[in-house]
Amino acid sequence: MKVAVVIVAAGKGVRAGGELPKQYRSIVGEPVLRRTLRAFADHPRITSILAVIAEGQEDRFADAASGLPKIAPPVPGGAERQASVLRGLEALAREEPDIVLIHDGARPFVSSATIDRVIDAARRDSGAIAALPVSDTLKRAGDGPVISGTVPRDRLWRAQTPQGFRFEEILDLHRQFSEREDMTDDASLFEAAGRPVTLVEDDPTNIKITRPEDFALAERLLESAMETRVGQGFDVHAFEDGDHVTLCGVDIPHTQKLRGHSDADVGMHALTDAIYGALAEGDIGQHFPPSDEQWRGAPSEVFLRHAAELVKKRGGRILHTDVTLICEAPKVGPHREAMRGALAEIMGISLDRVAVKATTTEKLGFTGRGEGIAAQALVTVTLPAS
Ligand SMILES: Nc1ccn([C@@H]2O[C@H](COP(=O)(O)OP(=O)(O)OP(=O)(O)O)[C@@H](O)[C@H]2O)c(=O)n1
Ligand SMILES: C[C@](O)(CO)[C@H](O)COP(=O)(O)O
Repeated sequence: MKVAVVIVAAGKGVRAGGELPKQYRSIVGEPVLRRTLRAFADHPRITSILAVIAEGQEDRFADAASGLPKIAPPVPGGAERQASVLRGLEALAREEPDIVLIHDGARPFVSSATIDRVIDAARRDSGAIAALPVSDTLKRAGDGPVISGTVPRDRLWRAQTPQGFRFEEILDLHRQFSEREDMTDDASLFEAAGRPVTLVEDDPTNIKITRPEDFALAERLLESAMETRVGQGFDVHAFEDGDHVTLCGVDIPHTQKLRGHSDADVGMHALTDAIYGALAEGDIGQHFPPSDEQWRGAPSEVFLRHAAELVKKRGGRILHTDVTLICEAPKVGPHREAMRGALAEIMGISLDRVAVKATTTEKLGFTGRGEGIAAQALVTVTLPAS
């Protein structure tokens, strides 16, 4: 069975304010729209995802969708949500999906369970929407903010998305009602045609980012669903004849160099291992075996970038890193800021989250005798709680 998704993301986000349309603004380091797309990209029953976006937002969309599977090239939206949905459905027509889910790009917290329930009900009943029973007492206002009456809440539900339908039926109705453009959701078209639509109970966290304060609420929701992990790494490289060492991405003239299969950047290796450790994803030797000739002389930023990318792919974020270089020479102090800058750039985090320190071992042990350099690193990472 083919289950396609139309993600409508062509709105201006006027009520949310801000310089960027709300779907491209970040919540805890990641654009709203990327979170929405990933919820469907990760779902095993979804076969394809088509986004409807505003003209001129192609680059922002490409960033938001980068690396995610099943995503088709986006199509341009219309003036109202309804028009955007129609354009998305028309673009899917050649694919002939059995079921289509229509979802707001501005609802990044849709759960896998809600997606499943809407698919099941749409297959069975031909139209189904995620919704929440109203639990507050409802008041109708008069001309000003004064109550003119109480609306019985019995049998009232708040419509959310995804809304799922047999594809041919909803496409046909959107074509029929394309002149109206006054329908704020897709179930309204089924209702106007006298067709039943099943209400599927949703999760209250499936909020639509609509007003400025919704960003703070979204951050709180997300943070409560994250866990913090600490990783640690340690590495040593011996000196051999040479004229410079590479430490935390910075070349430093020296009377010797560090021996290694790659560029032997001992600080970056410790940091990379700390990240793999926080993810429980093995170690640097497992991802980049020293027996593999392609890594001979490789710049270690390749390894660090890979580890940082893994954090991103798991929906996480590097909160802070702390590297300690242990050597008698060269002096690290004059290069500390350059090292911090290089590490921050590679990991895609801000400078104030990156520490580089140095110490000697008071001429004791192998580092004290100047036989090599050791490094240790700590990292804290937040990840979606497992
Ligand atoms: N012409 C439009 C209008 C809205 N949407 C999308 O429909 C969803 C729900 O709409 P809403 O929350 O009202 O978003 P905006 O129209 O962007 O918000 P506003 O009304 O505050 O401008 C959003 O994901 C929005 O991007 C769309 O694709 N095309
Ligand atoms: C479709 C919808 O999300 C259902 O709640 C909503 O109606 C769309 O947003 P809008 O603010 O009504 O455009």
